[in-house]
Order: sequence, then C-alpha cells, then structure tokens
Amino acid sequence: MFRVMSVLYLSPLSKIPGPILDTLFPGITDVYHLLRGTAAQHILKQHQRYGPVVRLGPNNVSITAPADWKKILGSHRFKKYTTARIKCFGAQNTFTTYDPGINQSRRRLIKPAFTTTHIAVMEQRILQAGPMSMKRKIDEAIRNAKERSNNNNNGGGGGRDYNSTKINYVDWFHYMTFDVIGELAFGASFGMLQKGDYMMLEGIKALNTLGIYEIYIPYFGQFENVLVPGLVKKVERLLDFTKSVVAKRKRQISNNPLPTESPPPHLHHQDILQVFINNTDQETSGTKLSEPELISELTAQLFGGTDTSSNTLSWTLFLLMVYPSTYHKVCKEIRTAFPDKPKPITYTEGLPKLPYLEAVIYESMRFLPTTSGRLCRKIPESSLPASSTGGGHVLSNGGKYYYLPPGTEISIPIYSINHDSTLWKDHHVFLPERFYATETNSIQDVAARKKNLLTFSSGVRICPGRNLAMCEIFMTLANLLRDYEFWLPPEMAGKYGPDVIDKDTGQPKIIPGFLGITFTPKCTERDGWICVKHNTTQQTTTLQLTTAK
Ligand code: HEM
Repeated sequence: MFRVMSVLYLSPLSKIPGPILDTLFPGITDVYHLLRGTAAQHILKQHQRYGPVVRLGPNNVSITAPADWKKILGSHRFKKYTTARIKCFGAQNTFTTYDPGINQSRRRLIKPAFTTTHIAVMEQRILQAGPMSMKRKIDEAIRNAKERSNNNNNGGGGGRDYNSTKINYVDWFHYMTFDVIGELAFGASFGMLQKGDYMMLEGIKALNTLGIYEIYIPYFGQFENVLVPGLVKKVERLLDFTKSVVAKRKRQISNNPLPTESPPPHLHHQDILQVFINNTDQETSGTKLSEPELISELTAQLFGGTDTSSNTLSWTLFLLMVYPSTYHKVCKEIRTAFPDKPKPITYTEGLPKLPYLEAVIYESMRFLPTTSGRLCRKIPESSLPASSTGGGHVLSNGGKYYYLPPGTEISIPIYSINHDSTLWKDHHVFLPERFYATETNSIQDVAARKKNLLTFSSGVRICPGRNLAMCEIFMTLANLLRDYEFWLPPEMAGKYGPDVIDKDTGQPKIIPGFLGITFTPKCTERDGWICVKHNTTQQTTTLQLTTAK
C-alpha cells in the first residue's frame, strides 16, 4: 500500500500524467499488449490521451515531443539501457553495449563498411544475392506452376491464368535478406532462398527469442542454459559457424597479403567482413576487433540487418496491394524510367530517377515501422547543467516543463512518434506524397519530414546500416515492381483489400502484426501470400508514354 502511495503521490514523477495500471504494473501491461500484438498501438493511444509526456511505470516516462527526443538521442550522456544484454552474443557489440566509450569506438571501427561509397562498391553483390536471386526464384515458381497445370489439364485452361503463381513473399523476403547479409558479412550467400538451408535462420530466431525472454524475465540470462538448452545450442551453432567463417577469411588474407599503400585497405575488398577484420580505431591507438568481438559484431549485423529489411519489404508490398493507386503510380514511374527489362536497376542509377519509389519506402517505414518498439535511455546520475539542483533533466515538452530525477528511464516510442498527429497530418493514412517533392511540397519540407522519421533511430546511436538497408530495399522493389504484377490471392479477398476498411482508422485493414524485437506479419502461413506473374504490358506502357510526349 505504501509503495502504491509513494509511486502515485510522492515520486518526483507523480505530476506526469499517465494510466494508473501502466504506472503501477508496467511489466504486466507490457506482456499483455505484446501477446495481443497491440504493444505499439497501446502506447500511441496513451500519448493521444495524455499528451507528449506519459508516465508508463514507477520510474519510466515515455516522450514524443521532437525537441526532447532529439536532445536525448543526440547525446551519449543519456545511456541506452534495456534489461536484455543478449548474453548469447558472447561479447559486447555495437548494438548491445550500454557503454558510450565502447559504442563510439565500435562505430568508428564498423563505419567504413556502411558509407555510401562502400555501399556502391558492394552494390553488385547486393543486387545478385538479393533481387536477382529473388527473381530467379519467382521465375522458377511461375515455370513450375505452368508445367503442373499443363500436366494436369493437357494445356486446357478453362479460362484460368496459368502464367501466374502464388508465393509466400514474407518468407521469401526473409530468406533473401539473410542471403544478402551472408554475402556481405559472411563471405557467401547462405543459400536460403535457392537451396532452402535454414540453419542461420534457426540461430537468429533463437537469439531473438532469448532476447525477448531476457527483456521480460528478470535474471533469465543467468539461467538460460538450464531453462532453454535447445535455444542456447542453436545460438552456439550460429556462433561456431561465424567463427569458422572468420577463420577461413583470415587464412585467405595470410595467404594473400594486402598491399598497404592507398587506396585505403577496406576498398581492396568488397564486403563488411573484410572491413571488420582490417579496420583499426585510430582514436584508441589502433585498436582492432578481437576474435570474440568480431564474431559478436558479425552476428549483430545478422541480427540487426535481416528481419528489419525483410519486414520493411513485406509491409511495403502489402501496403501497395491495399492502396492500388499508389501501386499503379509507383509501377508506372519505374517502368517508364527503366523500360529495358532484362537490365537490372541499381541503386546508383535508380535513386535519382525514382523519387516516388523512394517516397513509398519512407512512408511505409513511417506507417508500419519494423522497429515499432521503444528506444530506451536513462537520465544520468549527474547531468549538469540540466537543473540548478545539480542532477536530473528537464523536459521542455512544448513549454510545460517536467523535471526528471537522475536514473529516470526514458522510453522513446518509435511507432507513436511516426504517428504523432502534430508532425504527421492524417497520420493514419498511407500517403507517400509526404515524402515526394513537388511545387507545393518543397524539397526542404520533405527533408524536414525525413528528419522527424524515427524508424532508423536518430542521433549518436542512429542505425549505422541504414544506407545498406535502403539500397537493398530500393533495388528489390524497383526490380520486382518493374518485372512482375502482384495481387492478393482470391482467398484473401474479403478479408483484406482496398475496400476492406478498418473501422478504427477508416483505412484499408492491415494484416495482423507481432511486435517482438521487430514488428513482423504475425501469421505468415495464413497472411504471407501474394499472386505474381510477369509484367508483359511494359512495351505498351512505354509506347503510350512515348507517343504522348
Ligand atoms: C529497414 C532496416 C533497418 C531498420 C529500420 C533499422 C533500425 C535500427 C534502429 C531503430 C536502431 C537503434 C536501436 C536501439 O537504439 O536500440 C538500429 C541500430 C543498429 N542497426 Fe539497424 N536497422 C535496419 C537495418 C540495419 C542493417 C542492414 C544493419 C547492418 C547490416 C543494421 C545494423 C545496426 C546496428 C549495428 C545497430 C546498433 C547501433 C548502435 O547502437 O550504435 N541495421 N537499427
């Protein structure tokens, strides 16, 4: 009773509005909404009700005012905290560490792998392991469907279109993003999409599950060997595989020493693995990644760079299916700018010519961010000069100030900020035009909106892989939307589609999602399907456009 009174009335946070249940029992409400798949929407509703600062625990405050979250994410003084140390990584890495010094040093070490120059160097490998591999897989599926129907019907079609087939795009995008990271960070594609080898996927799924358990079950990390030995084994296999990849590459290097003169060493090689092995941190007298750190960093790329990109691809394709005018507009842009079908569209060539496709990707990442959860930061024990009392931090909160004492946990909810109606007009509508510069929507406005989008985080720990993710997502969509037609399978009609409206939003209904470490379609086996056939109308479209000129 005393505890309840003290949390509600005596705490320095007691002036901050918020739902009593969440304030008193944050763990319980978190798990409830997590299981229902409503975790992100729940926090958005609380902000809509209570404003930009909401108390969501005895010591936890959720904030959405841009001035406040930009300040907090912009400084290492506000350290990342979560209860999940993801023990299984073996050693700390850029993603898991709470230590600003380690994070800064690691970011310097891995940065050269993710510059736009280095992404351009890796572009062909991303293209081949990603969209080109996906195209081969789709072509094979269409061929197989055609052969099956020929065998069954002896060519007689009864009016059915035998040039199309149904694929599980959610699974396939997942396999494809693994293969891309395999190619770049592990020296070779894992062959998931083509050969169906899922060892790595099992390992990462186990790592994800352990991560979630570590967040929600206190001290879980200390007993996981006993509680879930099967999951731990799968992660160990993953780490062993990573170890063998590193050993193999190091053998290759010692057999073929690198030239030391310019250009810089990382440019002699074409992948993330090589950069991580070669690079030294000059600011800490030439520190290199040790073997366990290298393995942990590579596994982090797998962890951070697969589900995120594949979910973004899946949500985008689904959104295009339920917003058909956007689908037609983006297809037309791509097919007009790149009519020469056999020639793959690269990121370097495509980005300047396909602004609407870029806008579609940004809007999809705003509307259904794969990182729909919260970024966690802590008010430092002493954060002068935030207040004259010598500690804590003051939230400006649009002029209504709140003092947060040292140690207060700050949640920065990505989904709520991407749907903040003060930043995003008609936030509940999927509207790529927000990110598309026109006479009435200036380049400056579009740039400002991109800065308010929190999907890749912001500030000192912003996602270092964002250029790579954009390159992969962009090339995949550009090539698939030019070369194929997609539509929802007949059995999904009635449940989802442009005319199936969600009564809460007045917008097309979205397939259910699940927010674990990432936000992902919940039931892939039921909802992850799409019909596909070759785009054979391209010639006509091009002709019409040319004639119209
Ligand atoms: C659509 C794709 C992606 C999205 C939306 C995304 C989003 C994010 C977000 C929100 C964070 C901050 C997490 C936190 O502070 O807890 C983050 C961090 C990180 N991401 Fe990404 N990411 C994507 C793709 C990638 C890729 C492709 C890679 C690498 C191959 C990558 C590597 C990392 C790493 C290493 C961190 C840790 C950075 C740090 O803490 O300093 N991500 N990402």
